[in-house]
Amino acid sequence: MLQLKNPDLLRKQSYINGQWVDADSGNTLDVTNPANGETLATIASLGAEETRRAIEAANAAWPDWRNRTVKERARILRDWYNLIIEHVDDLAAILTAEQGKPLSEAKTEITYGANYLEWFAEEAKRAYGDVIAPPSDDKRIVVIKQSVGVTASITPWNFPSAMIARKVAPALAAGCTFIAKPASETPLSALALAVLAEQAGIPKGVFNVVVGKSSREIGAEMTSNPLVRKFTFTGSTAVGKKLEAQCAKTMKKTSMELGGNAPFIVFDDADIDEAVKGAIICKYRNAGQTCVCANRILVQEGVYDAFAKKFSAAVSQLKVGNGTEEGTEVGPMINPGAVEDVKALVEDALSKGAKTLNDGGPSDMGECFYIPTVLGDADDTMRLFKEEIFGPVAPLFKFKTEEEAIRLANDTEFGLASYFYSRDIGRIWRVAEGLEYGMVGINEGIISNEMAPFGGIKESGSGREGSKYGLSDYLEIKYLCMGGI
Ligand SMILES: NC(=O)C1=CN([C@@H]2O[C@H](COP(=O)(O)OP(=O)(O)OC[C@H]3O[C@@H](n4cnc5c(N)ncnc54)[C@H](OP(=O)(O)O)[C@@H]3O)[C@@H](O)[C@H]2O)C=CC1
Ligand SMILES: O=C(O)[C@H](O)CS(=O)(=O)O
Repeated sequence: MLQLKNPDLLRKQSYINGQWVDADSGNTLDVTNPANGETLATIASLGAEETRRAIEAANAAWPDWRNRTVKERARILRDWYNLIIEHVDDLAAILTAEQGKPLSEAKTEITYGANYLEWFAEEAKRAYGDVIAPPSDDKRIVVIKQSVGVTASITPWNFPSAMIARKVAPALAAGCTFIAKPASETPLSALALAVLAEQAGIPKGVFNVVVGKSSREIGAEMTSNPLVRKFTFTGSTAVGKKLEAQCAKTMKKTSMELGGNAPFIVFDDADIDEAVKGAIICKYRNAGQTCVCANRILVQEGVYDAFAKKFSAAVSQLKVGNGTEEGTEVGPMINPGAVEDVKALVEDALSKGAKTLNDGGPSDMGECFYIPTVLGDADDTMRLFKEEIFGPVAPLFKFKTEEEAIRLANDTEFGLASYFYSRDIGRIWRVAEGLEYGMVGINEGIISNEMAPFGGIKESGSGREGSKYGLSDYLEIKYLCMGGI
């Protein structure tokens, strides 16, 4: 069982209007540890009716929250940030238990998410308006910014804490109120955030967490209720499209952080050792279960053999195990189905001519474990060229020219993250400008931070999270025209 310094962080009820509540129906769901199948907790599983009440509570809390000074909202967000940092060990233990990632990665995620609270507590003070030169001398034109309003959010299991923090931070900073629906496989981290939100003094109704296995039912209420002015989603493109369409009926403001198919390009002028290090962390972080993981590793033919040899050797050194064990670098995948999906992608690639370059594959450590795998001789006829692997498998593709690398990289409906290694300044500018992606890592495999605009183009979604751009998703622009001057 989970050993916490502060057991109060482990909650089995949802949090609505400042109250910890069970499901009206009495329904529950089990939260299991992917490393060993152990049931961590049996918690309340809510539905549409409770979601409607959470939305109404958020709407009732909105006038007071939006009318607080931005300094007061910033202070409360800063207090929440401080409490999260103070409890990072317990929050990481909960996260690793329910999601599987190594404790070191869980601590990084908790801090990464909290950093958005710190960032937007400050950014909100810079939500500047405008005074515009009037078209005639009897008029004065002013632009002000105001909070969008009640915001509903649905987030995935792979970053069960940071994906909520990355959304609630700008929302509350801007004066919006918020309802979070975490993935039903990893709800405990969200509930722990609510415990600390309460302690930080976030008023009742401003931040709500609704947990339920009937995500379709909860999502239907969130996307159809006219009191919800903004809907923000992180998850698969397939689900994002459905939710976007559902939001259209009431013209909600939306932001969508969806799937990816990241190219990781190694040119012949790259520092190969640096490229190997970058590819390892970019591919195998969170056992490859991130939307910005390297999905296709494209290597120029002149350095292909050298890179393949060094990369495969490094992958074979990765320590796989329970995320709580010291030194574990790759934990279990989220569930047995995810392992089956990865196995199918590998089998398809092997059937079309790919070769395994190390002794990766399914593991006898448990039904959610998959040993990090490198596939050589991959090509664009294979499913994993077009599909998001979302697991610890790295296919290597060989290319000849810079133009071919850019063409292959852009041959996808996704456009979230991309990466390349080169030390030629002309090539760096040409390739960075030629890649059709929202984000480009250059000689770098980890690019996510609160100061940068995280987001994609094409079918990877819309909107940006973090940076100075992230606040605008939660603000409305209002134009005031004064006549008779
Ligand atoms: N762009 C980004 O920043 C990120 C993108 N992703 C993408 O998400 C995928 C993996 O995450 P995964 O959780 O499997 O993604 P899903 O899209 O399946 O689920 C994401 C969230 O949506 C909920 N959900 C699923 N179906 C519906 C529905 N019909 N109506 C309302 N809510 C629904 C899930 O709830 P429940 O699980 O309880 O059913 C979960 O909370 C990958 O494609 C990955 O690329 C993931 C993280 C970040
Ligand atoms: O959910 C994800 O994949 C995250 O967005 C990846 S990151 O922000 O932690 O890089």
